[in-house]
Amino acid sequence: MVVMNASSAAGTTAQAPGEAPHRSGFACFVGRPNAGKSTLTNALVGTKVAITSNRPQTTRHTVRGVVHRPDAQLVLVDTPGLHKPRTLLGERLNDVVRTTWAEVDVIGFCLPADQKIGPGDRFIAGELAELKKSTPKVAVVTKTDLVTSEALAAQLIAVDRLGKELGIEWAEIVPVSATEGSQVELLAELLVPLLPEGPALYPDGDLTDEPEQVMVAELIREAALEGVRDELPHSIAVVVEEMLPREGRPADRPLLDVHATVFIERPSQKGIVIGPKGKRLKEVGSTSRRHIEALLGTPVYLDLHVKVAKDWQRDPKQLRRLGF
Ligand SMILES: Nc1nc2c(ncn2[C@@H]2O[C@H](COP(=O)(O)OP(=O)(O)OP(=O)(O)O)[C@@H](O)[C@H]2O)c(=O)[nH]1
Repeated sequence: MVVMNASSAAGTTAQAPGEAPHRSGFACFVGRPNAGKSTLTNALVGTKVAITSNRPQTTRHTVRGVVHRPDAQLVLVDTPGLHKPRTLLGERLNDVVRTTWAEVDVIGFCLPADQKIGPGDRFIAGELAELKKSTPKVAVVTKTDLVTSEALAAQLIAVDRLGKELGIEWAEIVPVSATEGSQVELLAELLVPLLPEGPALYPDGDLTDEPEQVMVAELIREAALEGVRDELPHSIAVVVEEMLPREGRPADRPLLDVHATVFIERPSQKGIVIGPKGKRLKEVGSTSRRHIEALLGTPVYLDLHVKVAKDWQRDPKQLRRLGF
């Protein structure tokens, strides 16, 4: 089915929401660099997305965001970019990408509306063609706000033709503008029926990646305890308050802002954690930042504060807040 100009799919679902089976599954967006994958992911998940990566136990793939709907849950996962392999490492990376593609429930192939289909797109499309037929492939023509409707129509036809040429049967061809929010909702609605039936995989409203925040907190706690374990055995707890991608960064230079608080039990412990002229805290910051960057694979700005939470170990309310 080719969707060319539906401004909204509201009312087009055959079943009433109450009757439709709940669906859940994984999707990944592929496409050459700058095709608009990240922007589209954020638009689908909504503005509340706090962190854009995770490694939950259920999957080895990095979760970019979770789309919660009454009828479905769509988990958007990330893959490293696929490219023409020039080295053995490149080949290995491409193997990883193919494995991911084989494991997700639906693949969205992003092609910018404002650029002619080029060798990079063809290379990826060629790989998609090799993939098992049962994985639905949706062609997403992105950045539609940048072109005239004539140019968009031409691009939709070109994408349709590309599929025919390579033997890919597009489950849908959907034009969207992630920055304008145009047809993003429609895309979600078209992706849902392509998912298998199943219950929600993540708790409702879970847009952030709790396991990852816990891991980050643990890395900070480790660094904070380094060398002072004897002085502060169990008196330190770390809470990651917020992890947010810094806005307005160029796509190739992302930065993740991590705000965390180191809780201690008594004011007298502050000096130990902070050190003379803040030297220790600085070290704790730079050591844990390096570890967090290695864990998340993205540059990080770490904002670290020290607070006294009096007798937190004996206070159930504080303990809950501190994640115990
Ligand atoms: N006008 C317009 N620009 C867009 C849209 N979607 C993305 N862009 C811009 O296109 C550029 C690339 O977008 P990204 O979402 O970072 O693309 P990507 O495919 O994730 O890129 P890589 O991470 O390099 O693979 C950014 O400057 C975006 O702001 C859109 O719908 N309209």
